[in-house]
Amino acid sequence: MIRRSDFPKDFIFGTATAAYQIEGAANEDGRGPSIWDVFSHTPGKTLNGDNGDVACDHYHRYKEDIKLMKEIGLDAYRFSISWPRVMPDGKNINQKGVDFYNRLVDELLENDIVPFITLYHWDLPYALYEKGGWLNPDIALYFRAYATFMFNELGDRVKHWITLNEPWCSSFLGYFTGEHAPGHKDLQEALIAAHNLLRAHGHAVQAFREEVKDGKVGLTNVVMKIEPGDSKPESFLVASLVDKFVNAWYHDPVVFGKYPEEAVALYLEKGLQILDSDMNIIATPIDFFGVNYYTRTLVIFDPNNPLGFSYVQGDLPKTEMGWEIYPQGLFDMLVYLKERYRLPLYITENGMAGPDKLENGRVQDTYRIEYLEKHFEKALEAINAGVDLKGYFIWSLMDNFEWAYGYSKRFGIIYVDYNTQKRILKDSALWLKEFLKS
Ligand SMILES: OC[C@@H]1[C@@H](O)[C@H](O)[C@@H](O)c2[nH]c(CCc3ccccc3)c[n+]21
Repeated sequence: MIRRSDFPKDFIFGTATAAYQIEGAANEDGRGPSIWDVFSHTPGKTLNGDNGDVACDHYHRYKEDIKLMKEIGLDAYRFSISWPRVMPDGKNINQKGVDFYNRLVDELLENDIVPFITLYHWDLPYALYEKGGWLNPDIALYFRAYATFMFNELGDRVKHWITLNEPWCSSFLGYFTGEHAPGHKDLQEALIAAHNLLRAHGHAVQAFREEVKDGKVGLTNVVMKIEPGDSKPESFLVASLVDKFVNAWYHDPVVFGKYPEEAVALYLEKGLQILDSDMNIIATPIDFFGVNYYTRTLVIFDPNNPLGFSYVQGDLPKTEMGWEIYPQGLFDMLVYLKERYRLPLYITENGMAGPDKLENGRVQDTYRIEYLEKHFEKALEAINAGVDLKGYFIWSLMDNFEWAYGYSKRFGIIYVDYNTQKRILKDSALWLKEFLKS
């Protein structure tokens, strides 16, 4: 049985959330609309028309939530700042919004919990979207100004920062499949957005080096273990190609200053030019990569699909998201990232959506305890294999707004009764509390 003491002394365990998924208070104290406010209020975009207007009401209940983190014994907490809460139009300051994050950080520090801040977790100010959003090259400068302001405001107390959460999701889901805000379905736009997201990241890192001398800054990507879904040689080729488009695309430029050649070919085919000056900014050195790992993805060669491949379902046990439970993929990807990029790593998200039922005041999510144990074991295996893994943030602290799935998917180790906003520690939280003492 794995114990906390098996991990390095300074290894940190935490939980992760994101502003639009938990805060609520969407129209309070001067907060402006984000693309997710507009998207979730657009009929048909989210399950049951669910939106983040109230969510977990964390904006008002943050002290209680921090007390629960303390009770569980967490070392750290990863959260995101709502850009439109601090800059309603993407540019001008809303002091009440800024004050909330000052209070939040101070409360965390008073409870000996280390804050990790994600600057952008998908909630772009709608006013900037109206100026082109991630399709407008100027977005990188707006983001730089926002980042600079937040570094100045909180950088005296917050020393661990993440520029973007999963640029792959923002570009591919937001601009190609349209499943996420702003719901566009255009490959060329997705390519432009991807590039501007990485440019924005690079500008923020440059600003960070000027504003927070003693801090660490990184980029969080979704990391998927891509495997062939059948034994055809073509499927192995396709798996390697998809791996480049999902994983290498958002890691290579940041470390090597160049895209995988398959991606460059696609940019050129779409008549998009990549400037060397852009790549130099994108490759501004970072201190770590954040790894969001959940599952593997199986692909097979499919000549009928314009992209040449299609996804197939694996036969391993799955979570409520339909994602296979595959802890080995975590080990494989941590070793892959270490060998290719030689940077320290944090697992900034790992967790599962479960069929959580509140019965007699209890949620017996034994499946989530097993999930976490197996993934903790693989993280420890990676450390013992030489990976410089520095921490592990469970997704998520509490049940919250799961984007297009609304409130139907529960990822929390704390159950949220949305009718009463009552928080109930699930068995997994009670298990984690004991684990953290072991
Ligand atoms: O879905 C659970 C969480 C979200 O609630 C977080 O906001 C987001 O950072 C996040 N990313 C992923 C993995 C990315 C992914 C997206 C689509 C399909 C498969 C994996 C899972 N999650």
